[in-house]
Amino acid sequence: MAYVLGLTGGIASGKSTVADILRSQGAFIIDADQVARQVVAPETLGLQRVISVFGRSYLQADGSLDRKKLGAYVFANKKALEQLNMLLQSLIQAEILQQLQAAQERDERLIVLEIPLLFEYHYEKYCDAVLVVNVPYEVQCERLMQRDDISLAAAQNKIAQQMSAEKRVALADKVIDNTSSLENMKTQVLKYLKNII
Ligand SMILES: CC(C)(COP(=O)(O)OP(=O)(O)OC[C@H]1O[C@@H](n2cnc3c(N)ncnc32)[C@H](O)[C@@H]1O)[C@@H](O)C(=O)NCCC(=O)NCCS
Ligand SMILES: Nc1ncnc2c1ncn2[C@@H]1O[C@H](COP(=O)(O)OP(=O)(O)OP(=O)(O)O)[C@@H](O)[C@H]1O
Repeated sequence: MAYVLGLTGGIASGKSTVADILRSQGAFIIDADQVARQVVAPETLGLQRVISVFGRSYLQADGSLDRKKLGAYVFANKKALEQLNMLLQSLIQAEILQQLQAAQERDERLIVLEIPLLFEYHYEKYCDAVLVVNVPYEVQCERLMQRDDISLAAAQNKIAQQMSAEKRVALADKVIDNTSSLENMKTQVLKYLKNII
């Protein structure tokens, strides 16, 4: 039977980087950010829903969603983000659960659910354990500003839209501290993996 490992953490904490390590060890990754893109691809119900609420100005010339523009709006506007969540979370969840079932039927040994909002939407109930990637607030701001080329204020806004790190860490089965080098983080991940499979 597959082991289902939840993987979460604040924005730019290093979830995808940890997922890459797990993938290199044979894990099958279900990536919620990727699913969130899939459900608003051109000609989907998700895109129709988003445009009917937020308007056609969030479409690019080729008919795809202008994610940068929508992100700038919703991450600075709590009500709008809640509205977007209401439109998309059920579609995202249905696709994640379908991918999970398919992976279980394929008899994957280790399935990773990489989900930023894992605890907010209670995906822990599908997991045997949940790994939380954590970094101090200053490091998180710094990495987010660098990766997305955004201002400190924009980075702080995005972080403020998510569950606090303290709360997330309290809910974790295991915390990976990603403050220092990638090498150090990898050592923690591999050690943990040895214990679970
Ligand atoms: C607002 C959108 C269009 C911005 O797109 P963009 O390509 O710039 O960012 P991307 O999707 O890659 O997300 C980057 C990170 O932002 C954070 N984030 C994304 N959505 C949310 C959200 N609803 N609440 C809190 N944080 C979020 C996550 O840490 C995520 O890893 C997009 O994030 C979106 O559609 N979000 C709603 C869907 C969702 O909840 N996605 C998260 C997967 S559960
Ligand atoms: N130990 C580390 N040292 C330095 N940089 C790191 C380290 N781990 C990750 N990074 C960098 O930090 C940034 C954020 O990492 P990553 O994209 O994996 O985070 P994430 O949690 O998946 O983000 P998101 O929530 O937006 O999906 C990336 O630019 C990544 O290369």
